[in-house]
Amino acid sequence: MATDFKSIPIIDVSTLLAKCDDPKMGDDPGVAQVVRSLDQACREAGFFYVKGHGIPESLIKDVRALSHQFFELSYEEKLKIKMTPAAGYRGYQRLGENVTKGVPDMHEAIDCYREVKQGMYGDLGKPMEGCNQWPDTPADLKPVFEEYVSLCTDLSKKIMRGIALALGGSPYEFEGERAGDPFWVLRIIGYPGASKENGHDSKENDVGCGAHTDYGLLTLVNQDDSITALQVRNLSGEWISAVPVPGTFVCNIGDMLKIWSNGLYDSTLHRVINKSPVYRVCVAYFYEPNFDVGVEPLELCVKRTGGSKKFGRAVYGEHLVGKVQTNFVT
Ligand SMILES: N=C(N)NCCCC[C@H](N)C(=O)O
Ligand SMILES: O=C(O)CCC(=O)C(=O)O
Ligand SMILES: [Fe+2]
Repeated sequence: MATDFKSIPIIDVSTLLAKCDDPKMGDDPGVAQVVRSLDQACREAGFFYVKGHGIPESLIKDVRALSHQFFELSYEEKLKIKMTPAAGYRGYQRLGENVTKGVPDMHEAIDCYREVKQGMYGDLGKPMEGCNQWPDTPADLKPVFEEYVSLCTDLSKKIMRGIALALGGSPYEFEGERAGDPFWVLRIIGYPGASKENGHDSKENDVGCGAHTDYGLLTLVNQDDSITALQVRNLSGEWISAVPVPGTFVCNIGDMLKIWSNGLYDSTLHRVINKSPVYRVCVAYFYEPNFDVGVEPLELCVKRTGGSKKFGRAVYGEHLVGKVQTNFVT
């Protein structure tokens, strides 16, 4: 459960990453320290900044620069990769097309998902079947993003080893049938700046993305350095800003980890409001369980939380499809 946190902790994961291939990594004092920090952050806020992550700063910046270049194209050009249900919900969505709790979000985006081949997950996977729609311009967007996704997947797997230890399990709780073949989602998101008209901010109340939780295990947010827009809700309902910290990702917990941990860790509500006059981009990478896995509280977490299961079983793919099918205006 989230607490009344007032700030979001920064965790250096470099020691965890260095020892991650050693099955006895939990015995290393440096790793144990990272694991304690992860445990505290996941209990108190469900959000933390990750530093020492090993992904080159140049790539992180290129990814944002390419995103800006794409959103600067004409609407007509962007529509060439229009998101449709027939395309497996992959591609470009205009401002206001994504909806959160019935309210249109003031963002535009390209949504990408791990490839789902025909028949791969039977009827469950049908709505997500398809290949990603990458834009032709900028020409290097696709290869740069494919490299980025691959590094984010690797990093997330390693952070999840730390989180598995933090829950008191083996480092590999979230591998094998649970998340050994992880699904992933990538959202390239653009939030227009607030425009000033007649001396007041006409867009002041326009929400870039309404309050929501993320769906899977772990999210890695790569946000523009100069604009504070992401806000995280604490237990009393205050919105705490996730101020950009250069060289870090903002990392947060998704709904499936809430269930597996039996609520020891919660998927914290967050939203985005861009009050700055400057256009903001965010590249959000979502590390998710195996598409067809049934998720229910881990026995060890049930024991630690008084012996009863707080959540029923959810199939990750059903959870995702249910969201995707209601996320867009028609
Ligand atoms: N794949 C993830 N997590 N996407 C987060 C999008 C949140 C907004 C969406 N309209 C919603 O209401 O969920
Ligand atoms: O723009 C951001 O900083 C976060 C976006 C987000 O929460 C999401 O796409 O799930
Ligand atoms: Fe989110």
